[in-house]
Amino acid sequence: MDSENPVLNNVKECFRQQISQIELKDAIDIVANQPVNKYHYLSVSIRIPKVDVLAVLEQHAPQKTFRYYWEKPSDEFAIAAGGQVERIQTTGDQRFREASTEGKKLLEKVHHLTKVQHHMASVHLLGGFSFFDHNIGQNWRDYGAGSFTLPEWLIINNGDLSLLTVTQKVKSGDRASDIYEQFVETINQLHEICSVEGYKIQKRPLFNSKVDTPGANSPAFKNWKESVENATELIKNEAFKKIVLARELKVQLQESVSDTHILNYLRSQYPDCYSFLVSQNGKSSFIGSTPERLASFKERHVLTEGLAGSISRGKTASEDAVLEHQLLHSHKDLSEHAFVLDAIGEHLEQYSEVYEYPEKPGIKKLSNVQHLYTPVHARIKKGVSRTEVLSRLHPTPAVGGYPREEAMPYISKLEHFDRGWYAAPIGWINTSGEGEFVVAIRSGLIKEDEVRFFAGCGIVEDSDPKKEWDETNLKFIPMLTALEHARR
Ligand SMILES: C=C(O[C@@H]1C=C(C(=O)O)C=C[C@H]1O)C(=O)O
Repeated sequence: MDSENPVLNNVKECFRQQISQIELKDAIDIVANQPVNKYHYLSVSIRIPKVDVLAVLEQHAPQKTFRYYWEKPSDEFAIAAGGQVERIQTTGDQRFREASTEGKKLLEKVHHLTKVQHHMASVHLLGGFSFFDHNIGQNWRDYGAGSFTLPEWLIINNGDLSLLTVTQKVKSGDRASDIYEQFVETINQLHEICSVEGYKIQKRPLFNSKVDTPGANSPAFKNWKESVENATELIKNEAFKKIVLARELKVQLQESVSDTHILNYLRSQYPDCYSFLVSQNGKSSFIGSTPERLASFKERHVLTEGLAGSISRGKTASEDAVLEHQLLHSHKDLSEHAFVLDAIGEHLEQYSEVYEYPEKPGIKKLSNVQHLYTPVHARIKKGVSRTEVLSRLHPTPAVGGYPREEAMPYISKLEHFDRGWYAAPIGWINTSGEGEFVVAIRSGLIKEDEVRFFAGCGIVEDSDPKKEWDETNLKFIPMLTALEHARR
């Protein structure tokens, strides 16, 4: 059998065909007999038959461990992963740099074995950062301020290709036969959760569950109005030019809800968005479906974007076109958007050999809302790391403020909740020099029978508290509808 073009029947066979017992044992020997500080982990990538990674994650039994999901249906790209082999955690104002250093050190200790010649057949670290440099609030304690996990297993769908990577820790002195058996056991478990014939179908709870967004007579609106008025006052007094203020909407449930059920709805309704899940240890899951890319990396090419300025979608084609026209000519929205592009330029251009973006913003349409949108392409200079780019870009004034240093301290003063990982960079990097990070908006934190959703909007000098309130309510809709759908 040609191992580069195997017949893909099932995971067990794929493993047998692509990695021989001798090769695996040799690789184990290499890792187990390395001097201290050399390899500590053995990772194997194989091609497998096409699977739905969200279904695999749903079938993944040990829920009390790391779980990760990432999918952008319009790109035909998806990742699911589970189990924790190793985790890097950083905090403080050097957290990006430390994550980079620690991440590199960790990846250098992985010995990778594969016959698949594809850039995604590589070792991946999955995780992200919190919005602020420190993240110690009770709800977000498990997430930390910077956290990247080397998972036990990871499945990637890239177009028609499905790849499985399994990684294991190897200590010097470990017996090759024991390590080998562990690999076989993991492959057997993955074989089970990738075999549709044996799938257990968990019903969605029957529950009348409509949750309305709070109206303008709620106590929450009073607080919001005060915060927005304080912010516009500060802007008039030239403390800063723009600030993004957000709200938390807490929903108490009568029963627990499945994160994968919510995500199944989100990915089908928002195929141009990135649907994601990060669960550090099964106690809670951070999920969402975000339209906003912070940065995607391919060698030295970086794609980022300005996404700020919002209006609702029309119910008819004509109404939609009129709203689009209004947004494209709204002085307030264009200025909110310009702050984002200015800031991206200030932080990225000096590190780039090529830096380009269209002169005027276009429109990104989602099913409930449309935004001003400008894609930015840069080729970064040699030696500038991916995490350095992220640390410069985050937070853009689409979720932070402008100028950043002036506006940032006011966010926690004016908001009434803990942002945690909301509006923060989450994503993945791999050993092929690729990676992608999104801004974790249109998101929520699920904890047993309690859900917190987050939504924010840019405040400039002439912002009206009621209009901004309505805009945040509009941004809650995707998550609220998905929750409703998951419990019907
Ligand atoms: C902050 C959010 O969205 C951001 C703010 C926008 C705006 O103010 O117009 C638009 C898109 C996002 O960059 C959110 O959805 O929570």
